[in-house]
Amino acid sequence: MRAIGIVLAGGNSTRMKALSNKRAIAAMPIAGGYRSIDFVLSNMSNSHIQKVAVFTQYNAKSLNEHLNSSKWWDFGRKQGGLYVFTPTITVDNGFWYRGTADAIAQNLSFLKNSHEPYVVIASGDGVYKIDYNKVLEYHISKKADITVVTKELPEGEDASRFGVIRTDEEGRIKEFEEKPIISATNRVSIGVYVIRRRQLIELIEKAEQEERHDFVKDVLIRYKGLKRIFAYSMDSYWKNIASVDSYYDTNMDFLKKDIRDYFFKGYPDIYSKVEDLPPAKYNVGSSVKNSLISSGCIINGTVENSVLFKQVYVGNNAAIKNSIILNDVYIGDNVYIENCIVESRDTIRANTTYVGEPNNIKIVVEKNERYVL
Ligand SMILES: Nc1ncnc2c1ncn2[C@@H]1O[C@H](COP(=O)(O)OP(=O)(O)O[C@H]2O[C@H](CO)[C@@H](O)[C@H](O)[C@H]2O)[C@@H](O)[C@H]1O
Repeated sequence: MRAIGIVLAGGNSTRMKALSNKRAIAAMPIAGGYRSIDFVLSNMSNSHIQKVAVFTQYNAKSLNEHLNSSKWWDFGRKQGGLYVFTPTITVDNGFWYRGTADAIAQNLSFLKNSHEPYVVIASGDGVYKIDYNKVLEYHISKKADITVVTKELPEGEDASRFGVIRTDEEGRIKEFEEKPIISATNRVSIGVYVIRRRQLIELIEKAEQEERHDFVKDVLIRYKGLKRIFAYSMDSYWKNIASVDSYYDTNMDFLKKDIRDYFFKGYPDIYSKVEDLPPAKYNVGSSVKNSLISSGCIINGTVENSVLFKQVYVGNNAAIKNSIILNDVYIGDNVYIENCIVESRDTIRANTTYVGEPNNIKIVVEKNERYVL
């Protein structure tokens, strides 16, 4: 094996609003049956990276549960495997992960005890497919110290949420501005980095000595002129889901045939934890158009341009349009829902209406009234 993987999945984002109250961003449900972290883990596995560490922290319960077995993504068993590292307070350390570099620093033994020459660092909140070996080959051919995977955002998309990059003709990064107020270019870092394992250990130890804790600011940007930092360009689908709008848009993208085919028909596959659930059931009088309906759903009313996660019940004469309904939601009779994201396990009482705007998606959080003791 040439590389090990590190998945950063411990951050929180205020841009997720109420959705991050229940779970880590990397555990956000995507496209009916997946969680965001499934994409990076599948990419690692499909790139034959057999040993992967996931750093979790904020709201990690459901994420850690999802990661309870490495078999779903087929990581190596005897050699390799999936390691989940959540911060623990020890005699030597009394801190949570104070940033991405600190998360690596607190788990430096994982790097030191490995033998693979390279490390691929990625985040748990990206939806994309990539062969990390291609990045690694580029990294080696450029004799780079660090390679950053980048993407040209389509016209009109806001680059200022990301690290914005400018390179020279050779591909070497000349400017890296983290979340600038006004972005100079539309080329952004997708938060995936390749680096030699020994070099990473060295840079992280140095950052830690200087009490610097952020990989982007304190390693990438700080060493921009001193080290050979290159940009690898990807031009296939990539979305970061860490805001309500982009989370909504990403799920809605899966209603498009080309995107669905790209992820679910084209090699390589995306894997997830499998649950045993009955098939969806469409009762007499129900109507479903252009929607993803997951296992265990029961539909009586109307569903249009929507994504329903597992075990959603839709009552008689209820209508759901342009919305995302997370798992285990009960929607009573005569309910109307449009341009909303309904939080998991909600009970939506009969005869109620929830309407957001196309540019202002409403997050619906209601009590679960079904399992009251
Ligand atoms: N203390 C901590 N412990 C463990 N994990 C933590 C952590 N703090 C954050 N993370 C995780 O690390 C990843 C990066 O999060 P950051 O908050 O550092 O940057 P952000 O995602 O905004 O931008 C980054 O990703 C975008 C692409 O999405 C780039 O454009 C940009 O340059 C880059 O900084 C996320 O997956 C997050 O969950």
